[in-house]
Amino acid sequence: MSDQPRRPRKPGTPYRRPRKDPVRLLAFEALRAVDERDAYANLVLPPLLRKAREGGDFDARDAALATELVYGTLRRQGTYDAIIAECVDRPLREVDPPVLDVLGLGVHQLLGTRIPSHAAVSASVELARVVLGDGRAKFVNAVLRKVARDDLDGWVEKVAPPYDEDPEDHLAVVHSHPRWVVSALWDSLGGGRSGIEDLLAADNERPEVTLVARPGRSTAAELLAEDAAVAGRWSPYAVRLTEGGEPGAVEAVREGRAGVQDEGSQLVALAVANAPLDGPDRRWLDGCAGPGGKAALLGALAAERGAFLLASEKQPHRAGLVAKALAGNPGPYQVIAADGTRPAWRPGSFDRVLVDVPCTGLGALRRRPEARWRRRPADLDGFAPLQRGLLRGALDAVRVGGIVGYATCSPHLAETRAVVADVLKHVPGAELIDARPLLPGVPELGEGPDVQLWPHLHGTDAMYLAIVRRTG
Ligand SMILES: C[S@@+](CC[C@H](N)C(=O)[O-])C[C@H]1O[C@@H](n2cnc3c(N)ncnc32)[C@H](O)[C@@H]1O
Repeated sequence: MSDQPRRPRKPGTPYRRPRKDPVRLLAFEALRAVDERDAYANLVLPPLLRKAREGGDFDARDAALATELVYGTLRRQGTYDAIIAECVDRPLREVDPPVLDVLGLGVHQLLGTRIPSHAAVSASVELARVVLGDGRAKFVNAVLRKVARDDLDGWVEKVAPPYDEDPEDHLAVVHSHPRWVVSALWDSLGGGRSGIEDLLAADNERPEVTLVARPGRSTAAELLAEDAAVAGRWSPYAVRLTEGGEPGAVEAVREGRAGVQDEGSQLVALAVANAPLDGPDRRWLDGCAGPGGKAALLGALAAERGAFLLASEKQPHRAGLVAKALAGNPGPYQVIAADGTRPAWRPGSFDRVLVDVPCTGLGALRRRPEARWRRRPADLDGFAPLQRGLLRGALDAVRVGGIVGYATCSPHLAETRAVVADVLKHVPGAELIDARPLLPGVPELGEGPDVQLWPHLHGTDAMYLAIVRRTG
């Protein structure tokens, strides 16, 4: 067998073996999985990072850079695609997806990080040589050299339509959100330009890791002993790890006495637990419990009051996660796999019910960098009957005088107010109560009676909550 390459090289182009850069290779691999397999970055990345670290050629800084490259490239995809489109001579849909991924990673290094331009271009071209081959590496080189001629502000000025001509399109390009999402968020938020700009910018920030100290099992004081830990803003059980932190390294989290939970999610569970009731307060239901964050907090709060929690979830494997989240709960509880639209319990058998329904997740874009590009307006129609069915099921499950909390991690009006108004129109004997006093000290909750949280105002996911009392 010969060592010679099969095709003779042109004189003057000495063969150079592409250099492998484990960080960028891993980032590329993660982006391909997100693109090809519809995988979630927050699920794909951790095992890839673990494997790389176990392999020994990856340290904590490499892991941080790979994470930043993947999340940044996905979040900023809308802006970067508009810039790349200016630098290639054909429509983007005619550029192969793996090439677009290498270009996206390169543009993020050039315009979204402090990596020097020459290093960003040469690292991207090396990556292209490894994963795409020499020919396409030349294309990547040519495109990135054009991109490197300006900074992000300069590019945005060139590629975004002026705000006065088309505000939603302008914001979509500048803040990297699909136009229909900008429009939906703005409809829900209301107000002028500055509010929506702040919200869209907050969606592009990395959220802090927030822990919950499950009452009766841990305390905020215990969690505050962790490095760079500060108290939550609104929930007495919340502790924020301001430098990212490693929740798995926290003993109380490992033992299930504490968990990772956005503060908005904690506030929803607390409001449901504290809503005023007439009569007994003994039986609580979480009708959409998987994976169990709110159920674990509700279970601990129920235990303090001597109440029983039934945590129900349709998907058996997710019911398993709920059982794990509730393991060790100090009070009585049961976890079942059941469909909340065809209840496995007698009507009127609960005093408090939470239904945190499946939704588009448009309120959690900070955590799911790819979600905004994957969601379609048609998804709303897909969720609508289920959301209504689950709220009807919850109203059926609660006794007269009891309360139901309807929650979503989307602020889209079609998933929030429209569902509640529609269901209440057809269910006699149910009234909305003011949820705002149930979130004491939390400002800017809107005109009520329901509550909408926002990342830019509250530092939480954009959770929605309506509280309904059964009156007859
Ligand atoms: C938004 S998640 C709930 C999150 C959960 N409350 C928490 O804090 O961890 C919605 C859950 O509802 C479940 N679900 C979907 N359809 C359902 C149904 N018909 N009955 C009960 N649960 C359902 C989904 O599998 C999903 O786990």
